[in-house]
Amino acid sequence: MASALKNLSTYDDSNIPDASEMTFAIVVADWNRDITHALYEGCLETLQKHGASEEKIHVVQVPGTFELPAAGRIIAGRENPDVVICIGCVIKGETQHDEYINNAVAQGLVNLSIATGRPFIFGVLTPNTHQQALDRAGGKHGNKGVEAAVTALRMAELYRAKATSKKGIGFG
Ligand SMILES: Nc1c(NC[C@H](O)[C@H](O)[C@H](O)CO)[nH]c(=O)[nH]c1=O
Ligand SMILES: CC(=O)[C@@H](O)COP(=O)(O)O
Repeated sequence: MASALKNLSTYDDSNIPDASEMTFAIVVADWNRDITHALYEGCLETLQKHGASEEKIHVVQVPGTFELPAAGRIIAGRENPDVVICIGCVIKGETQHDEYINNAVAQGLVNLSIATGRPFIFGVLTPNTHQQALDRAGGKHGNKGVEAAVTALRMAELYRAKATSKKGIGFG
């Protein structure tokens, strides 16, 4: 559903778990810093709203969105978080460079999630224009960083349950 039809910041908080025991890693791209910083703020505020403690949120910055998967893998090995949130914004230019970045990062994060069993969250905007990015970084369509945090909270709960349950999550 397009962001224009479903605000990125609205969610049913009745099924959001308590985050007080969870550990998070957040990787933030420097490119389009005005956008990625707004996404990061929305993400951080949402995690803390649901109980996440500051000392259990590990944050690193990388040059661009293309670096998110590699940095996510590094910080996952270093801090052993329950979930890794990757934040970036790739604005379309004159060439197809944005498509190569976006496709590589999306596939890279999926591959990491499946290969490691640890959730890597795709908190990346892929707009055609800067205005579309602003609209999704706290503007009229909400904040993608809030959506990424809500996704992270629910996936961290699943990850922690898998880590503690004897039978796994039921998919073998
Ligand atoms: N044009 C954007 C980039 N480009 C840089 C790449 O992400 C990468 O850092 C470079 O290719 C070196 O590996 N990055 C963004 O995050 N957003 C853009 O709009
Ligand atoms: C998505 C990008 O890397 C962007 O800066 C590339 O712009 P262009 O396609 O005009 O070279």
